[in-house]
Amino acid sequence: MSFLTMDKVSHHYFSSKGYTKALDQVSFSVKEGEFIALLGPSGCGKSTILSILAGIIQPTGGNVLLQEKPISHSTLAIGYMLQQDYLFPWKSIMENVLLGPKLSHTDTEEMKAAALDMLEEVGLPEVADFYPSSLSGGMRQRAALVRTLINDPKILLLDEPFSALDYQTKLKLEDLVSNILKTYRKTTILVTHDIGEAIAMSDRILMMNANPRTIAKSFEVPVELRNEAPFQARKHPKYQLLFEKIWSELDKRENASPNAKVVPKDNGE
Ligand SMILES: Nc1ncnc2c1ncn2[C@@H]1O[C@H](COP(=O)(O)OP(=O)(O)OP(=O)(O)O)[C@@H](O)[C@H]1O
Repeated sequence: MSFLTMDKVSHHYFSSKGYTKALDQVSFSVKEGEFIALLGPSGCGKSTILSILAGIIQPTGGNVLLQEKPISHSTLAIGYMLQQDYLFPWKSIMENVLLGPKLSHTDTEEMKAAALDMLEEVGLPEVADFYPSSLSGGMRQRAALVRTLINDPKILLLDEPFSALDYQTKLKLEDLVSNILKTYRKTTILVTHDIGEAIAMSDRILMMNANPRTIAKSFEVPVELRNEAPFQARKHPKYQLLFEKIWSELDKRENASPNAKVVPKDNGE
């Protein structure tokens, strides 16, 4: 059974000048525990999909279903990680991590012990009392991951979470995050511009079109790659084959995708 479904989801952004068609009848399903990567030309609507799944914006058309029922953001825990870590600079790492539990009045001693364990798991055993400014970018992003996972989200949304990091840190974090997500079996949707990252981390890749702004193709990642950690997967011959296939599809779309236009109010559409 499908866990999460987008069924003909469309979205228009409205402004005083008119509207922008950001998504056009996007449909796809995700299985529980599956890791999906969303690739596509700039401006094709990837982040809009995550904002809809996170409940930040309501789609102007179509439905989002969780286990075949309309999704309820008031009862569903969704984790959202972005390029920036958004740690509060005036709070210690532990206070940042325990923010969610504090808001839900579950910041117990057990929760604190679980947070310490998780910090250790991501290689940050001694930073609980540090402030974010004393941590490197990669360490901060690992702390942000713990802050997200401590709330036990049913769905994890990752919007280019490694793109601001240097290449070596990014590769190390891909391995770490992939390992942790396999342990916790989180249903995950990753938005990325990095084809290699998409192949090395996910089970399936959805490629979007910019015109119309919808899902154009789906690529299964071979099981041999999925069984490896991302760094090792990148060395597999099947990685290169899939990379080239996706590259040529993406290249066609990049070349054929003008930016979304604002449709003036009196257009009559
Ligand atoms: N708040 C907004 N108001 C008006 N238009 C918007 C808004 N947010 C996004 N758009 C437009 O909607 C379209 C889809 O944007 P979105 O950010 O979802 O694309 P994306 O694929 O994530 O882009 P990128 O890869 O460059 O991050 C774009 O044309 C963008 O300009």
